[in-house]
Amino acid sequence: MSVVALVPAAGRGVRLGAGRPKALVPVNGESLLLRATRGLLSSGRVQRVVVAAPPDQVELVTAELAELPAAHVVPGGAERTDSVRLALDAVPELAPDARVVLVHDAARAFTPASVIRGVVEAVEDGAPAVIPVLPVSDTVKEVDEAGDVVATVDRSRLRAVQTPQGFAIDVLRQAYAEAGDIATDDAGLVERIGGKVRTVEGHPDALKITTAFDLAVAESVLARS
Ligand SMILES: Nc1ccn([C@@H]2O[C@H](COP(=O)(O)OP(=O)(O)OP(=O)(O)O)[C@@H](O)[C@H]2O)c(=O)n1
Ligand SMILES: C[C@](O)(CO)[C@H](O)COP(=O)(O)O
Repeated sequence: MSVVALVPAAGRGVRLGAGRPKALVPVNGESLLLRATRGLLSSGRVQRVVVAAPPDQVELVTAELAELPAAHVVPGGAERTDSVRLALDAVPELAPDARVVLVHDAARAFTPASVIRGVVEAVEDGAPAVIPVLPVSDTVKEVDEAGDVVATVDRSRLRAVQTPQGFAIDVLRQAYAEAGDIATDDAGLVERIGGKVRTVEGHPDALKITTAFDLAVAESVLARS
């Protein structure tokens, strides 16, 4: 089955505060976006990548990915879901034979190939939507507006969610058409239309680089490999 990956990379990286879009921040001389895109293609399971770039930096992002001819760049939007929607809209033209679609944060640049393959295989196995997850290791509390604890949540059934998230392409299209922009991840939109979402094992290296601390962790991931 032909697989296309959408890479939302149009965020500003405010929490990282690097003075440029987070996707273009280098780790050991290579940007998060180049690493994330190359990782998808070198998994051997992804044939095309559609990257959503900050609308005013499409040329710069295109140049950044020049070594990867299977990657195409489109302007992203104001929110992550807008960027994913714009990339998904470009699929009929850029990857017309795609039957499986992955959505993968540029910010999760060190995701192992095993996670990417596991997600694709689960979709090929018939799951309409697939997410990589990790168990939650902290105790989790629910609090009220004042910050006082309301309850201790049973963490044995909680999972932290990563990307890439994988979908039968018609399912993601239907979710984006019907669910509105009310979820913080793409599988959340599938849940909103009553779709089933399967989990597969994630990996600590697939962390989302959000803050300067995360960037330091990513550098140590790279030093280890
Ligand atoms: N309008 C947006 C916002 C986010 N993203 C992308 O969605 C992924 C996850 O978003 P996040 O980590 O929150 O990135 P930023 O929005 O850049 O971070 P911040 O909120 O700190 O500005 C990133 O690859 C980011 O580039 C996007 O494509 N379009
Ligand atoms: C999609 C995601 O990476 C799954 O954990 C996450 O929800 C993105 O969240 P953000 O608010 O864009 O940082």
